Amino acid sequence: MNDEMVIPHPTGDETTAEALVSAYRAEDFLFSSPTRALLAGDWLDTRSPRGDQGEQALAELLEQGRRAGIANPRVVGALPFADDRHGRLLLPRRCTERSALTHWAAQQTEPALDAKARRVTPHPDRAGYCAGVEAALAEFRAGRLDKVVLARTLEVETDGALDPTLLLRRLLHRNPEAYVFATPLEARQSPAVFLGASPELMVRRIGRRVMVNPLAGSAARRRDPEEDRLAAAALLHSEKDLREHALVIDAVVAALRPFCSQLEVPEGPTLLSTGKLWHLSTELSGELIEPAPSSLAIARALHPTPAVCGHPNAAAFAAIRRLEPFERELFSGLVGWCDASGDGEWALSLRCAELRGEHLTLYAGAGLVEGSTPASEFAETGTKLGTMLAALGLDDSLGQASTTSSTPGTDA
Ligand SMILES: C=C(O[C@@H]1C=C(C(=O)O)C=C[C@H]1O)C(=O)O
Repeated sequence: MNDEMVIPHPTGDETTAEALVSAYRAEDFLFSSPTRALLAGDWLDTRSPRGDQGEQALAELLEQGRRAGIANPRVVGALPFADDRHGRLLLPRRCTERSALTHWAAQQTEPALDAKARRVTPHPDRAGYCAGVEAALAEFRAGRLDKVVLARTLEVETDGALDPTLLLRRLLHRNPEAYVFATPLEARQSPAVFLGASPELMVRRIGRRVMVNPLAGSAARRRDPEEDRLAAAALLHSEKDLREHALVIDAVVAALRPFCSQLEVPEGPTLLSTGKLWHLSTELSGELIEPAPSSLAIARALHPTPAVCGHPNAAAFAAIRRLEPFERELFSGLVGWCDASGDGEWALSLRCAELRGEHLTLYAGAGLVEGSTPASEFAETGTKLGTMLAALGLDDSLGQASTTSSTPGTDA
């Protein structure tokens, strides 16, 4: 035990939703899930482990927390998509948890965000992305691959640095049921923040209960309620999307089963909606064997699922490295927390952006299987980019831009 003052980590609803969100600063970590909200900061220590060193770094940080006198220390942060890239795990002195912000977030008035985009650049551009899809389709025909998730980025230059606290509030308001997160990045000039509103839970572990909720198969939401209902119904019966979904569930169940003494696997998927998309969703829940592995150990064992990589895993990973002309870094990695008992929640880092002053990089991917077409997958990634564009107050059709656009004044 050292002589640092350690504030006990409050839980429950001693802190109001407003107080928790107002206390967030760009240097902090915030995680809002359908079951709880967590705000952490004032770092005792931070690590930047490679993906495959995440569990080791977690163990070291938790031990450090115990030595500092924190009864049940928590580690928060993000791990990358690829094992050879670096993530960021942080050990907080200050950590506040309360019940879910869902209800509160939906009722808030949305603060204005005066973002003006000077320049928006899709990378790869439309032609480049579509060429990647064609190359993946050729691999399906050759029998080397069943599914691959191909992603792209959107580089956005704004005129003036964006305030991450406002962006976070807007993400919460627009996506009250999502896994809304903000985690600080290492930066020479502060602040640098990785933030998003992900619909996908990788794993939640509380005691011996475990829940995993893979998503795969998507359709854009429609403005017209009747058209929207029809789009959802079509997704639920789409042979291509059901095939893509089944492939993900089979792989996740196979990876999860060894950790479980009991596992419930529903017959088929249900629909999950975000503001922008419908997804096919399967909730897997089970009881863990003893001793129960930590939430991060389970997440790491499942990662990367074919929801963000593909099948077979190694061939899909190689195709991603070959076909995506950028590094995913934290996109489609893990974001969340784990405490010393192993309890925790990890979401997949989707519908997200890296924010560095006036520069943002937005990310989105789409799962390709036989029967996918370049135009529809490009459009789907564009729709997914719309989650962040709308939170930025930008025209969300910018996600569909084929090449660079200079767009003064699109602060709708
Ligand atoms: C890759 C993303 O989303 C993933 C891909 C999906 C799909 O292809 O249908 C659906 C949900 C996520 O698992 C993303 O949002 O960037």
